[in-house]
Amino acid sequence: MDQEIQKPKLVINSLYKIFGKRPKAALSLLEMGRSKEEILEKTGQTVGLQAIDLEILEGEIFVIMGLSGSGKSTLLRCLNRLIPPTSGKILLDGIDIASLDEAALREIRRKKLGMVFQNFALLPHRSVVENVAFGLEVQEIPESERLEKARQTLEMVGLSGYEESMPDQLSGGMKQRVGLARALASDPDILLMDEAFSALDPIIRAGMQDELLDLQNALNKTIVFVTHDLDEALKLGNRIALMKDGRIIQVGTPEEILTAPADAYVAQFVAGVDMTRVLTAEGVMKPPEPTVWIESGPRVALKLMEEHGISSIFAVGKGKTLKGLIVVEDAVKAAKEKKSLAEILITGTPVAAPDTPVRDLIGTVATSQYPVAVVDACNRLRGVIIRGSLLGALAISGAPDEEEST
Ligand SMILES: Nc1ncnc2c1ncn2[C@@H]1O[C@H](COP(=O)(O)OP(=O)(O)OP(=O)(O)O)[C@@H](O)[C@H]1O
Repeated sequence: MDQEIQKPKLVINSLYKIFGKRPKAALSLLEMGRSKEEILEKTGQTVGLQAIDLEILEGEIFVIMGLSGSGKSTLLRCLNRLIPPTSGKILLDGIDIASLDEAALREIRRKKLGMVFQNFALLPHRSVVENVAFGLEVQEIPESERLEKARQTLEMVGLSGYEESMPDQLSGGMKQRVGLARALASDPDILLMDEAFSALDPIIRAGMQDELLDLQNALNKTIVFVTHDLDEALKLGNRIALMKDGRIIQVGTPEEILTAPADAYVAQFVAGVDMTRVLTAEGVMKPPEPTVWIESGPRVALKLMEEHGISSIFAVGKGKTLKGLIVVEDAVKAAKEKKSLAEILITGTPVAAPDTPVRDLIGTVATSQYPVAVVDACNRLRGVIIRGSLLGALAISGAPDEEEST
């Protein structure tokens, strides 16, 4: 993800959900440090969520992941109060959803929140376009306007031409596109997606994931996506929260979760992931130090290389823009022959964007005699990848500590 500063869209403070009629009894046992199982046994109450503190940022895809029963759906459904929390705050743009009256809640649900369900939840006796327009109908938007909006949204999800079809004439993937279109039709700020692709065949599912990423590039919504599937979480999430027993064990980018698991549970959860698919150039690069200013002389370059024990150095211009590479032999010659750095600059050495997956870099790094420069869209040098650091990063992330994993 780009390093731009994003503001929180949803802030969750100290959120608890106890299922059952005696939540207080359960809460006080929780405070005493009792486990979910003990509390169920003693009080008959089920701990759905405990002590959830989270910030979900504007424009991110935030994935909630965990095994069955870990509390993912409960957390998601608390966000639009399909499940009323027992205590705590859920601030959407500063407004506490947990304490809204019914009318205000309805208003926020209509305008700011869209939800996509695993089982599609389409109205069987309405056509595709009517299903998509349904949310707008509830908002009392005139018929012609809502049908027009529904058609546009259907086009966005690739379903033009199916407006008049009935849900049972569609495949699973198409049904879920309708579900997505219905959620998007009212242009909500936040999309809540509960195992939205889990009922689909693997190939259709992968296609829907790609489309969601494309749509997100265009729409820039805040998306909260629940899944029990690690691959899906790693593919979709800008950040991921891993849940267990109603708690959040770790929140981080896919790379953070993979390379710095918070505990043995997370390490075990992510063991076996193909790191080259998930790690990016940015995650394995070294800081671009030292570099040499393009207008300085070969002796400066030589001194820097000697001090750092390196045999080549990137030359940069204003704003750290990449100019090219200087190698030690050329610099030695240039110093003797009084040549400038510009005259011995090697250009066209391999470069990579920060978000390039490591999988796409391994070949280049293995075969190039030069380091790979990681540059941003403005050609600024952000980092350097050499064979050793790449292999090192893969080795570390692939093999969590003995102690941690026991
Ligand atoms: N309506 C309910 N009444 C009682 N307990 C519930 C209720 N809904 C959920 N729970 C319990 O709360 C805990 C969290 O459930 P939740 O459905 O949020 O988990 P999940 O991670 O979404 O699992 P799954 O992937 O199986 O849906 C579980 O122990 C579950 O049994």
